[in-house]
Amino acid sequence: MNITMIGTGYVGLASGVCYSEIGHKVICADIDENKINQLKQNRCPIYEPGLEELIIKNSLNGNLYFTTDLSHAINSSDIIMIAVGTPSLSDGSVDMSYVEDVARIIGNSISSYKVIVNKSTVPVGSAFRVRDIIKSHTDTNFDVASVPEFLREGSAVNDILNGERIVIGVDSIKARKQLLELHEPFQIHIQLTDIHSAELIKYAANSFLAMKISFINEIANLAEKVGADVTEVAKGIGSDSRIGSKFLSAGIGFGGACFPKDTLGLINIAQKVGHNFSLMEEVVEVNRKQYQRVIGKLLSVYPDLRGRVVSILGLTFKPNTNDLREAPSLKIINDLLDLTDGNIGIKVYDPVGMTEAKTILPNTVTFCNSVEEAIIDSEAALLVTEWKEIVEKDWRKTSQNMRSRVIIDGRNCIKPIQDDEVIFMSIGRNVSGNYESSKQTATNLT
Ligand SMILES: NC(=O)c1ccc[n+]([C@@H]2O[C@H](COP(=O)([O-])OP(=O)(O)OC[C@H]3O[C@@H](n4cnc5c(N)ncnc54)[C@H](O)[C@@H]3O)[C@@H](O)[C@H]2O)c1
Ligand SMILES: O=c1ccn([C@@H]2O[C@H](COP(=O)(O)OP(=O)(O)O[C@H]3O[C@H](CO)[C@@H](O)[C@H](O)[C@H]3O)[C@@H](O)[C@H]2O)c(=O)[nH]1
Repeated sequence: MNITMIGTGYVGLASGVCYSEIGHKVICADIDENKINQLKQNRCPIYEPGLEELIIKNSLNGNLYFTTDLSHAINSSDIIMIAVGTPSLSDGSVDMSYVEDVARIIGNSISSYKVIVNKSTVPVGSAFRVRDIIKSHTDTNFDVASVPEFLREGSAVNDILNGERIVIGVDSIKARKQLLELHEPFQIHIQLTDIHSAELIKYAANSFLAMKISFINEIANLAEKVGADVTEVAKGIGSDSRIGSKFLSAGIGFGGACFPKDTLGLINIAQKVGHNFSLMEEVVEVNRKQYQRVIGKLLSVYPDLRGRVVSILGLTFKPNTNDLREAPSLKIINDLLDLTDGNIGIKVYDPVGMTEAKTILPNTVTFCNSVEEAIIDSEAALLVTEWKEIVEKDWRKTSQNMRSRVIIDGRNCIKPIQDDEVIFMSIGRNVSGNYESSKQTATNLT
């Protein structure tokens, strides 16, 4: 079948490429010329394992094209997918302006029947909003549908090709037939549903996972006070299949392009219909504070951080991506600068996110080329993103090059170091040097 994907970001590109991989002819269209030019040269503009190989393969076999000519792209396919951004506005509501722009372009361009699919994460009712906009610009017949995307950054290709379900929200027989034919080659369970339910499934899925993370983070915070180990608790509850072991890693909270905005989005969707979703408000509030745990631990060692040198290891919101949207690292760095009026040395390193980080972080931060370069002369190392390269270091040995061997593991990603010469802290693990007991050790260093 022929598909046009409008928006060639993390979702549009990965899903467009995967549709081509299962044999469809895909045109990926974007207004960003730079991105399209890179793609035309078979270069992947984002860091996403396995994606560039599939771009090369499917461009060469003629299944995948890239263009900035939206109108031509729209008229070349039977199915048009919208995969543009839907960021949060300052009140937590969803910025629908990019989706609405695309709907207007579609309305002004189509000259034959099309199925218009929202792949972007959009509030309930958005497919009908898109339908109304298109209708106001054309007499051509079309249908709208919702096929939300569940990929995770860093494992997008595998998530799409081997996903656990495909949700198709559709209300016309003609569109349903086409969308079933389109997705059948994936050989993944398809849930056919109505459009409103499909739209809500996406927010409910992300919000439920975010709720699991905030829950385990609160258990971690409690574990520190009662002397328990959150990783043991997570194991104990996670082996109950009704709870499940995934998304129970305590740490500094969730970031990224989705959970922060989609949890706010769900609260906003509820507010608009007069429903008070206080459970989700608490999930967001727990997450808002969670990154501050590492700063609290650092302050327990150095009550005055002015003049200190701290290294931040890992900047992206999770490993295996170059994405820094809503990354906890950025909040930690901002808070450290605020707390000290900028009078602190911050050395940063990330295996993949440095180029992006340089465009965001102030130039008073020292950008390093390796973990070793970042920690040399540091008085504390904060492990913020659990990149393999960071996790696999022998930290007892590596920390010997630090000025003071203070390691705060914000992701519980390394084995606790039990060594009199190292202050090691993590999140909710009952190891010597945790938040409470470190207060005693702290006096030796100040
Ligand atoms: N990033 C993820 O992991 C993920 C996963 C599932 C769902 N989603 C949802 O998918 C949507 C897209 O997210 P993303 O992370 O891919 O965003 P993104 O910012 O990476 O990409 C959006 C792309 O749309 C393009 N664009 C904007 N206006 C356009 C227009 N008028 N015409 C053509 N292209 C236009 C931009 O240039 C950009 O390349 C969002 O609703 C998001 O919530 C994201
Ligand atoms: O046990 C866990 C699991 C995750 N995280 C954090 O949660 C955030 C999100 O992680 P993850 O879900 O792996 O990444 P995303 O790429 O943001 O994917 C989520 O958001 C996408 C966009 O909507 C959805 O498509 C995916 O299904 C959903 O998992 C990251 O900051 C992680 O560090 C934790 O703190 N603890």
